[in-house]
Amino acid sequence: MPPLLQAEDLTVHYGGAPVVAGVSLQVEPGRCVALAGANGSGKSTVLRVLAGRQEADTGTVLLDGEPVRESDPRFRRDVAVSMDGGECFPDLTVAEHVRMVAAAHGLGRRAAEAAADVLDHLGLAAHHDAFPGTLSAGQRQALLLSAALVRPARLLMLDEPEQRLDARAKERLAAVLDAAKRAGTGIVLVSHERSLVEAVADHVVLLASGRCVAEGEPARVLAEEAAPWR
Ligand SMILES: Nc1ncnc2c1ncn2[C@@H]1O[C@H](COP(=O)(O)OP(=O)(O)OP(=O)(O)O)[C@@H](O)[C@H]1O
Repeated sequence: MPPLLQAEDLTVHYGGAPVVAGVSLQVEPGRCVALAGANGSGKSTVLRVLAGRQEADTGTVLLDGEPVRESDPRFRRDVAVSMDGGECFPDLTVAEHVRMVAAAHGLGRRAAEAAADVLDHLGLAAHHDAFPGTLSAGQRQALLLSAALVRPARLLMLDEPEQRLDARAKERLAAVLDAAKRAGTGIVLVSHERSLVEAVADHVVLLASGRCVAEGEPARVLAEEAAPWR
């Protein structure tokens, strides 16, 4: 069986020196791979390539052994992505927005319950009927995450999901991601939050200037010189 996600030897240039150079990783069901590294080390670029949103100059990305295309219905069914720039419908309530995403991904009659569940888990229990324009930045981030997490997915790709979340919301997020893993979902996590990486990641890929400088078990890799939290 091929891995759920396999990326080999990814390289990306924006003109001059590569911003991603020779990065490889693989994700198995129920496992979380975290991409760590300082600002500008290439984490988001790798994630965009993995998500099919950006072409690499060299290298391959395979989902179940087949090339990834974001427009491919199989990719949209199996992969939930949360990156910067997510939008909410301004005239739908928080619950309506998440319910609609759940329904669009085939949850049918279970959409309302699933939406309520994920919103409660991410700390939005008191905001089901609010409109996105009235939410704080952290609550809005929790809403965007809820929309990514409500739908069934075999693979989650999350770029700094902890952004703007307070300490309790970060703990709730770690619990939700842990539950997703236990249900068999693979996760690629880009994060600047050491506690989140330690709580959820099984394997860390540490980038510096676009290159993998260390990888493996989180405690060991996070002690490396290039680790942002060292
Ligand atoms: N569209 C672009 N055009 C030119 N250079 C870019 C572009 N996008 C990213 N870069 C450069 O690529 C490098 C890697 O950026 P990337 O956003 O992948 O880093 P990152 O590790 O996710 O950083 P951060 O932790 O700050 O989010 C940076 O030097 C950045 O300036």
